[in-house]
Amino acid sequence: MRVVVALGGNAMLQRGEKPDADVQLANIRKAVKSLAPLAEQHEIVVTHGNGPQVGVLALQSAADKSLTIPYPFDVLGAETQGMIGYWLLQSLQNALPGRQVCALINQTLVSAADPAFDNPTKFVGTVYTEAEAKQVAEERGWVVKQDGQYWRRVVPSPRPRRVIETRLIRQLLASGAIAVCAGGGGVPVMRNELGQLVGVEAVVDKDLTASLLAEALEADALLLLTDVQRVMRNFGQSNAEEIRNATPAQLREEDFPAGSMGPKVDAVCHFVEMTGDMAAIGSLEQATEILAGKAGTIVTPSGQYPERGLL
Ligand SMILES: Nc1ncnc2c1ncn2[C@@H]1O[C@H](COP(=O)(O)OP(=O)(O)O)[C@@H](O)[C@H]1O
Ligand SMILES: NC(=O)OP(=O)(O)O
Repeated sequence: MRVVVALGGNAMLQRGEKPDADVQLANIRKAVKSLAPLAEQHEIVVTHGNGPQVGVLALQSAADKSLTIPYPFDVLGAETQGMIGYWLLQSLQNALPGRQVCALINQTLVSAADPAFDNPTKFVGTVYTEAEAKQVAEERGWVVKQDGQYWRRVVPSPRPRRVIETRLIRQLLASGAIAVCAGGGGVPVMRNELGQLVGVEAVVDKDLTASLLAEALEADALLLLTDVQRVMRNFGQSNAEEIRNATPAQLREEDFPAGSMGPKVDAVCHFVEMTGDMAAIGSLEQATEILAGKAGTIVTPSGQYPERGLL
C-alpha cells in the first residue's frame, strides 16, 4: 500500500510545552517509533505541520533588530521544512537503517483570489491568555483568535491547489525512498503575470495539502496523526463521545472548529469522496493500529473498515 501520513505541528510541540529543540525531537522520535513498522510494510510519504514552529520563528525574526523587515511567512515556512524535515530524516534513518529517506523543501500553489486572505484562521505560535493575546495583537498588529481554552495568533491559510514538486515525489517513491515533504502544507506560492513562482505571506493547512498530495500520488490511505486519539462528537462538553467509524457524509453533518479539527475532517472527507479509499484521524503514537482499523476515527465510503480487502 501507499500511505500518506501527516504529523501535527501541535502534536510535535504540544500546547504549553517549551519550544526547545530537544522537546520537539523527543516528540518526533516517539512518532517515528510508531511510523517505522508502517514504513517496513508500506510505501510511505510523511508530511508534517508547522503552526507552533513557524510562530516561534516569526517572533525571533521580529525581534532581530539587524533586519529591516521580519522574514515573510513563505521564508519562515521553508525554514520550518528544513528544521522539522531534518529531525524526521534523522529519526527515520536511525529507526530504519538501510532505507533511503529524503526531506524536500517544496512549494504549494495557492490562489491570490482565495477568500482566506480576508479571514485569517491558521493558528501559529504559542498560546496566550485572552488578555495577553489582545495586548500582543495591539502591540504587533496581529490578528488573534480563540483556540480551545487559549488564544493564539492567526494568519491567512489559502486552500492548496497543487504541490509543485508532485512528479519528483512520485519518482522518489518509485525508487523505494521514504519522502518527507509538503511540510507546513508546503511553502505557499503563486504564479505572477509572467508565470513565475513567487512566495506568499500565509501558512497552508498541512492536512488539506496532505489530502491533495495523497490524491495526486494515488495513495491507498491517508492518516492524519495528532494529539487526540479520535475525533469527538460534542468535543469539550459533558456529552462528548468518540467517533470510531464514519462515512464522509456522516462527518460532514457535524460542526468542527476552523483552524484545528475542521480542516482535518474536511481533508479526510475530501480524500475518501474523491478516491473511495480509506482515511483516518488519530494519535501520533498509533499509526499502525489506525491503519489496521484498531484505533482512530476511520472514514470510508461505507463507514466500514477494512473493506474491499485492502489489508
Ligand atoms: N471534535 C473534536 N474532536 C477532537 N479534537 C478536537 C475537536 N475539535 C477540536 N479539537 C482539537 O483539535 C486539536 C487537533 O488539531 P490541531 O491542534 O490543529 O492539530 P495538529 O497541529 O496536531 O495537526 C486537538 O488537540 C483538539 O484540541
Ligand atoms: N501548517 C499546518 O497546518 O500546521 P499545523 O498542523 O501545526 O497546524
